[in-house]
Amino acid sequence: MAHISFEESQQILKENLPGNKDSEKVFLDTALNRVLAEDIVAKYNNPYMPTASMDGYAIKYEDMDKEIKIIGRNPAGSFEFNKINSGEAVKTFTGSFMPEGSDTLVPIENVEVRGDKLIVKEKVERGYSVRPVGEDFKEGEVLIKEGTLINAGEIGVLASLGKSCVYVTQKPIISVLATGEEIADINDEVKMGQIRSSNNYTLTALARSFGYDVKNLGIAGDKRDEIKNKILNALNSSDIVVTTGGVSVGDFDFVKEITGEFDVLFHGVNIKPGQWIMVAKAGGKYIVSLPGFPYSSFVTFLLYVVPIADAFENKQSIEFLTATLRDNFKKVFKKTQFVAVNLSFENGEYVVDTRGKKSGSSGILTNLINTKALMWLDEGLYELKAGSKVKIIKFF
Ligand SMILES: Nc1nc2c(c(=O)[nH]1)N[C@H]1C(S)=C(S)[C@@H](COP(=O)(O)OP(=O)(O)OC[C@H]3O[C@@H](n4cnc5c(N)ncnc54)[C@H](O)[C@@H]3O)O[C@H]1N2
Ligand code: MOO
Repeated sequence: MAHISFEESQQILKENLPGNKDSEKVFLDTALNRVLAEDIVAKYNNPYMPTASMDGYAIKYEDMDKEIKIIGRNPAGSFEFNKINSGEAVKTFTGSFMPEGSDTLVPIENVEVRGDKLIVKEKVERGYSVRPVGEDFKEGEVLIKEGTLINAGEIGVLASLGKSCVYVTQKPIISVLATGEEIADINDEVKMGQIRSSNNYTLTALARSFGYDVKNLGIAGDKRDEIKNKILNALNSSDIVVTTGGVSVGDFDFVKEITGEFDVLFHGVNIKPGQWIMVAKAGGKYIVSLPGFPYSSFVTFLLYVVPIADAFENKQSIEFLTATLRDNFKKVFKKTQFVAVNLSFENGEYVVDTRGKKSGSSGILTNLINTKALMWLDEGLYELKAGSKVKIIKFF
């Protein structure tokens, strides 16, 4: 099968993305970073009474020049003196309701008090320091729209509405299975010819960093039946099964055969790294088989797994931005290339460079240390001058 272009692969993926999963009700303290699955409508005005925003005296504006009698005080939370007549004032504190009949709050710094007499020394305008009814929100207002990612501000608004539970979109479950006879798991003995597995740990962590539920299924050797059983089992309990290794042209690359039994969207994309990426649909679920190289599997997870997971949950986990290149850069691969870069924010713009990054094969995992972005370079062989604008994918 000839390799398709990166743009073509993204178009096919876009046309085959899943719809949002159903909603579920969660406690507010677990709703952070979840996607709201309902409109949040204000059931009352906030504040629901005119409220003082400073400590002072609630009066009628017309009485400002007159001698005013202090009839009592309302500490925040009490509303004993809930009404004033002409010529009267109630000592009112920040957060206390304004007594009926009052319209202006004169701060304590502006007055002199002699016994129960109030003299305004420095006038204020009508309505001063009074928060009107509905200043924050009005009854019936849609405060947070369905589809909003819940952050700290949204949590606060939901709490102020007394919502201890909210409906959010269910998260997809991702399973990660590393394959390869040469791969030893973290606590296994590494025999001659073997290497320690990193992919299942890297990708599990990457999925978790986006808030996804993820299962690290460990390692399956290069045995056809073992790989197939593990993939089939994983499909029962997850929405996306991610495998690494076994998708190129080797004698033991069984993953591509097994994934190939499903509805393959594409196998092979003209990208570096990751040219052997394979994406298949299995009913409403997905199998994404990534190349085994650590750097390749990381990049292709970002490019092909994250969009599927995001579509299930109705969110966008990675940002596509523009940055300025710090140094000259020579592109030596013709394919669309994704390069691990150092990212900084300087003088109001993102700046990227590859200083300290190693060049070589897709097996260089250490280039991902301290890396928060990939530089995305379109197909072709060309040189970019320092100061050029480049596309980046920011994932942390
Ligand atoms: N004759 C050809 N050989 C290869 C081609 C090609 O076009 N013709 N393409 C190369 C490219 S590019 C890639 S990418 C790899 C992809 O191969 P596989 O997906 O089948 O991956 P493996 O061969 O299983 O592994 C590749 C490499 O990665 C290491 N690996 C695998 N799993 C892990 C893991 N869990 N943790 C750490 N490292 C892992 C593995 O030992 C290999 O060194 O094919 C090229 N070959
Ligand atoms: O296409 Mo492979 O992932 O570069 O090294």
